[in-house]
Amino acid sequence: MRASLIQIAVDEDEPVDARRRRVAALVREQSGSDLVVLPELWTTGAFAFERFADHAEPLQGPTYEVMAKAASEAGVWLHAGSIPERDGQGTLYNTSLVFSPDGDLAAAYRKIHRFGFDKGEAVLMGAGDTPVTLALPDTTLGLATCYDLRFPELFRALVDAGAQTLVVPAGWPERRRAHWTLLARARAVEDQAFVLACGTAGTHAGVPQAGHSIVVDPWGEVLAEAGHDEEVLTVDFDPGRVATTREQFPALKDRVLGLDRPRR
Ligand SMILES: NC(=O)CCC(=O)C(=O)O
Repeated sequence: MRASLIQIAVDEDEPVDARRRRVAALVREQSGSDLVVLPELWTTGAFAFERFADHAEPLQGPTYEVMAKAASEAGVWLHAGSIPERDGQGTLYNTSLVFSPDGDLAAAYRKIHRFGFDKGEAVLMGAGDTPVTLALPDTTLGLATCYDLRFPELFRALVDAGAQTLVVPAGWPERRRAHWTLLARARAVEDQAFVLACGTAGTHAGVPQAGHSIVVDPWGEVLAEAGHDEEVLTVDFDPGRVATTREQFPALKDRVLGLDRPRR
């Protein structure tokens, strides 16, 4: 299976429509890949909080339209990263969209863990409440977004729902790049799954982005890692390695469930 992670440079100088067109062209260039992955909130920037409301869109808004077309033109499964979604009640969500090679919406995931503590995304956006998996022909995706990477219980829920390839679009800052790499590898090792984590490049809202999109195998080995700038990171991997790793080192079978609940 071939995956291409497009580590988009996000900065405020580029108009959102121009970036959509530019990213659609990059997606079309990946037509030999099975799966293409984009980062979190690449239309606005994950830290450009003041832009969320202005650029929020309905689920089937301009980004949806452009990305659905790009997926079908490229003939790829497209994880189009996330958009600032505005629902019918006016609530904003950080929502990831996945399109099939026919350009149909195959899955949508509203980010469960919002970043910012008492400001930013955490106060401007609503929280999702549903882990989402998606069966592709060769693997089952588990969806998570950026800050979610810090919450292993979400990933265990995804594994329990059948996830074998964990896809994490992000807008992760350079200042915490060491956490990004460490957590991506930790989630791969503990869940014995592939991790495809796609970040942004550039600087937006004064926050330099880490880049360093990364693909990790179920043994925790880094298969590919991007640099700091915009780039396309392409990797070939064998999804069957999830099953063999889980058979040969069956640590997931030793889980003791219910430890998060008080015991009498
Ligand atoms: N957009 C985000 O979720 C940022 C997360 C982050 O900076 C961190 O977890 O550190």
